[in-house]
Amino acid sequence: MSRRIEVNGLSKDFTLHLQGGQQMSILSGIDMQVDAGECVVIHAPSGAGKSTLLRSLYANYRASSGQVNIWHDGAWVDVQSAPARQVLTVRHHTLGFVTQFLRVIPRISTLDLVAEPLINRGVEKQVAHEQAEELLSRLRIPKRLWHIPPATFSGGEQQRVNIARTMICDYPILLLDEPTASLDEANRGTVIDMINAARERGVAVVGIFHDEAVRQALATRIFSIPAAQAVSLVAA
Ligand SMILES: Nc1ncnc2c1ncn2[C@@H]1O[C@H](COP(=O)(O)OP(=O)(O)OP(=O)(O)O)[C@@H](O)[C@H]1O
Repeated sequence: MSRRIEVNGLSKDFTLHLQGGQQMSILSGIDMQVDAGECVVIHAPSGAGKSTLLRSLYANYRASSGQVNIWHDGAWVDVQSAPARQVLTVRHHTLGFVTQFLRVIPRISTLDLVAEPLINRGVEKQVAHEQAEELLSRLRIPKRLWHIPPATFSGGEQQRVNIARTMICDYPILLLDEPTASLDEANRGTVIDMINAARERGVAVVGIFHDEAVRQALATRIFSIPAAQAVSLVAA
């Protein structure tokens, strides 16, 4: 199998500025490898650092030490030390990230928002819109909502728009932070099918899923944040 993610010795401390600069150690010395066609589920108690780890894979968080190597365009890129421009290129082509919350852009319709990542890749507007419509239908977003911005949508509707916006690009790596948290059973089933289909095509998936049934349906492997990682305060 081809390796897609290689994490070496990743540590993350947060500085608590309101506590006199005290340091809180969340992750320490994490090693993790993910291959194409795997769905690795990060599983640990609440507050143990699951989202912190996922955000570090996307370089949203700057690690205190360690590497996050992403297989991008035929070579390894350590997104923790790469220049910001290169990180953006890696995200644009290689890393899809679904968070629980949609970043709404004022006045942009749902259809345009979902089609946008494809259009940015040079796909013709009409083709991108057709694919966006297909995904929105599959995710049961009613047609009457397609031409208005999703700012006023329900939590579950926004979450599905967010999923469509990521799934429209065939990213080789998907990072998923609770993508099914606000969904009803039918939509949860659709999203599970989409993620499994992506994995079977060879996408490397890393996700956080609190729901045991969702974990069972998706995980090819569980990654536990080691017990020794229990959150600890370190002297400033
Ligand atoms: N930007 C930040 N600044 C300071 N502390 C942070 C920051 N982000 C996360 N933390 C702290 O790091 C710890 C781990 O948070 P994280 O969100 O990664 O946990 P989690 O395992 O995903 O939790 P949950 O399952 O409840 O979502 C928490 O104690 C949190 O308060």
